[in-house]
Amino acid sequence: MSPAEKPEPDAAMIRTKDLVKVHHSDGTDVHAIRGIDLRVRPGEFVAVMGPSGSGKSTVLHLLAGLVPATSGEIWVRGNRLSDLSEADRAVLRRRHIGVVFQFFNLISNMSVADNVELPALLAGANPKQARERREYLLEELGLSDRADASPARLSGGQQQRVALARALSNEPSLLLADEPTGNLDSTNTRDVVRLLEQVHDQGQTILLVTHDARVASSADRVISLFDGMIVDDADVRPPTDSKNAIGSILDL
Ligand SMILES: Nc1ncnc2c1ncn2[C@@H]1O[C@H](COP(=O)(O)OP(=O)(O)OP(=O)(O)O)[C@@H](O)[C@H]1O
Repeated sequence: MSPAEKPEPDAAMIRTKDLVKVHHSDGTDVHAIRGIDLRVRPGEFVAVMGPSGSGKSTVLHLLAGLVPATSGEIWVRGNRLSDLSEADRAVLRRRHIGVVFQFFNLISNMSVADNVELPALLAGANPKQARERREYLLEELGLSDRADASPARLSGGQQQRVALARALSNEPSLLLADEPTGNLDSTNTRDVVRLLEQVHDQGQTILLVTHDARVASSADRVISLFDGMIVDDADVRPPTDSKNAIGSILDL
């Protein structure tokens, strides 16, 4: 059994200890993350907010194991990322984590449908399961009629929703999403929030970066970053049901 599959049912989904990230750029050190201690329970929906440059995207990249920490530790599903080889971190992502980046990184010579099915197939789903999952996700995001299109033919907002569908394709226990509604109008934002609430109801853990207070209001908890540090960590009252949270968006 690879370390990425080590079962630790009681572990936090995410834990960090004194996490520090210094970017080196043009001979200058940028202290992007300056000592973050974080614990996210399985099934929590956490929104990360903060001004531009406060370190939100850097945290997401660190948690996904895509960049190494300068110091401190990160555990995801009980696996200490610094103990895993690059290949094992890739296995962890492929099986258990969905990631949505600010730049969507869709594969341009594959159709929307194939882009969305690929992670499910790589995670071991059979073609029928992958197709059904893709059909469900594209339907929920209002993109069923674009399944055969090339990603290059889609608008930025459509590409963003395809990237979310792809991230959810392998039914990850952890979704890490960077501004998943950044390019969307209020109707499409509502569709995305509704889908996030569905996956949250199914028990998936979500950590998303957002500038949008309406999106954050769907979360269980809002963490505010400033200058690479957590300056606020607040439980928000969970919505009594999904309709109320969606309603608060529709009312705007
Ligand atoms: N690869 C990099 N090389 C050098 N500096 C970087 C790199 N990535 C981020 N930074 C710097 O680290 C700091 C935090 O950046 P980060 O992108 O994490 O912030 P953010 O809160 O996500 O910002 P935004 O809301 O604008 O996306 C910023 O000062 C940024 O310029």
